[in-house]
Amino acid sequence: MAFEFVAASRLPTRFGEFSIHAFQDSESGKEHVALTVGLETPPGDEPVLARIHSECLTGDGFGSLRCDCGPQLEAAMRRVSEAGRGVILYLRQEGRGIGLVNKIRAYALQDAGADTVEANEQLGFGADLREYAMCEDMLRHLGVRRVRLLTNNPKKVEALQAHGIDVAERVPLVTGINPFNEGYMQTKTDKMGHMLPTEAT
Ligand SMILES: Nc1nc2c(ncn2[C@@H]2O[C@H](COP(=O)(O)OP(=O)(O)OP(=O)(O)O)[C@@H](O)[C@H]2O)c(=O)[nH]1
Ligand SMILES: [Zn+2]
Repeated sequence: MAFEFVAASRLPTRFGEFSIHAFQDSESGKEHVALTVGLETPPGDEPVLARIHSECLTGDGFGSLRCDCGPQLEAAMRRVSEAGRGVILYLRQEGRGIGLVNKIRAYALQDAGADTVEANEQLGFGADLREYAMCEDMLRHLGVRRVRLLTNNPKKVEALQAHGIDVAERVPLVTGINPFNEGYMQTKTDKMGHMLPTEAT
């Protein structure tokens, strides 16, 4: 798979003015987008503030409190806008790669007592099916070689580095913890290696 740049436009948002860049894999038709600020001048070896965000329709679009995705996306957009330079790759790998319908199936199992990892396993999936190869194509097109990565997930740092992206720094992105997602956040710490504070803030 090779993700190719297709088109870019201005994207004024309530967090500031971004550019949106659309990418597509010609074989599968799969689509991803990048939001950028201040990358008209190539950054060279300067580390660029970056967020690799996986699609979460329920959290990003509907304001779901079952996860922390919506507040993380908003915080990332605000921070990139304030920094005056940065990139957000919005990857269309919903539900850690199992897709929207299967994520709702997993939510139903969680409503019946399973945690996020157990629910995926009961459906016959691994805990996390995401991959990050497309980040290499997308960041290369944008002229970004080094990043300061907004994430709490050390596996994401390792995955990016394995794809040739130099992660100069991991920048924590802890926000959106609420009474409905305490279990979800705890499972990320206990079973998925995420670096999150033990006390909700
Ligand atoms: N399968 C499944 N996916 C979920 C569930 N809740 C959220 N997701 C998906 O998880 C993805 C976000 O992953 P997270 O593990 O929250 O965070 P991360 O991207 O690994 O790490 P950060 O960079 O720290 O945010 C999105 O694609 C969501 O749609 C769930 O209960 N089951
Ligand atoms: Zn979410």
